[in-house]
Amino acid sequence: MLLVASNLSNVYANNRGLKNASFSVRSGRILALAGGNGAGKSTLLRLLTGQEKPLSGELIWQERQAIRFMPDDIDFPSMLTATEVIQLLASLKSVGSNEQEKVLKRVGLWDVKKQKVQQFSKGMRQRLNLAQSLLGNGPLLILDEPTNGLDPYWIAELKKIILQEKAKGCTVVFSTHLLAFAEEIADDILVLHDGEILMSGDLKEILAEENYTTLENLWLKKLNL
Ligand SMILES: Nc1ncnc2c1ncn2[C@@H]1O[C@H](COP(=O)(O)OP(=O)(O)OP(=O)(O)O)[C@@H](O)[C@H]1O
Repeated sequence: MLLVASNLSNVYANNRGLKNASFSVRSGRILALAGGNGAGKSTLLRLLTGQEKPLSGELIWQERQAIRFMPDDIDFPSMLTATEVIQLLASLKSVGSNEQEKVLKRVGLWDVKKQKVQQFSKGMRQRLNLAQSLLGNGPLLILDEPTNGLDPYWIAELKKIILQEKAKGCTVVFSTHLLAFAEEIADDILVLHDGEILMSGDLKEILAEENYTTLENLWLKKLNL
């Protein structure tokens, strides 16, 4: 077990956010944080990454680990090239030039590395965001909506990258609206709705217990849709 959250809440003035969430993150596994708009996914990720402190409840880390993080959006300085962005962020993480080249290749931006970010499409900026999160050796990789803006080819590549990180022994936590994507690669799921946990645990076990073959159908049933 990497961490255990107990009755974790972060409720904003509008009474929205995350309410009484108890769950665990298991080491070396892929956890998909799923749910619709406003379900509380980013709020939960801000608590995990320490960007916000919980209003109540506890987050107990069994082993404190360095986190690599892909936020849902980064406003990269538009006058910098992809290489310059990666160099800048790599220097903060003391990552050498070999690895900088490797991450740019992994996300398919090596050939356009000298282009300024302002000339990048949304998908290219998202891949640069993914590249910066892959720098370094932090054993916990957290990705907020990593499929946003990616075409089907890059969604398939993202899947491979997440599985490669797991194969290296990393724990991966990612948020998504795409239940089919979550289902394809996640070992564990945490499904949120209106700030509360709808389902959590081992994905295969949950589907078997509920006698459902797809997460989407189970989600629709739980919401009475
Ligand atoms: N800083 C804030 N101030 C007030 N309300 C907030 C704040 N951050 C989030 N919320 C509210 O908390 C709820 C959960 O938001 P959150 O961004 O965590 O959801 P999400 O599941 O990531 O949604 P989406 O898929 O749309 O990105 C929403 O109703 C949102 O309006």
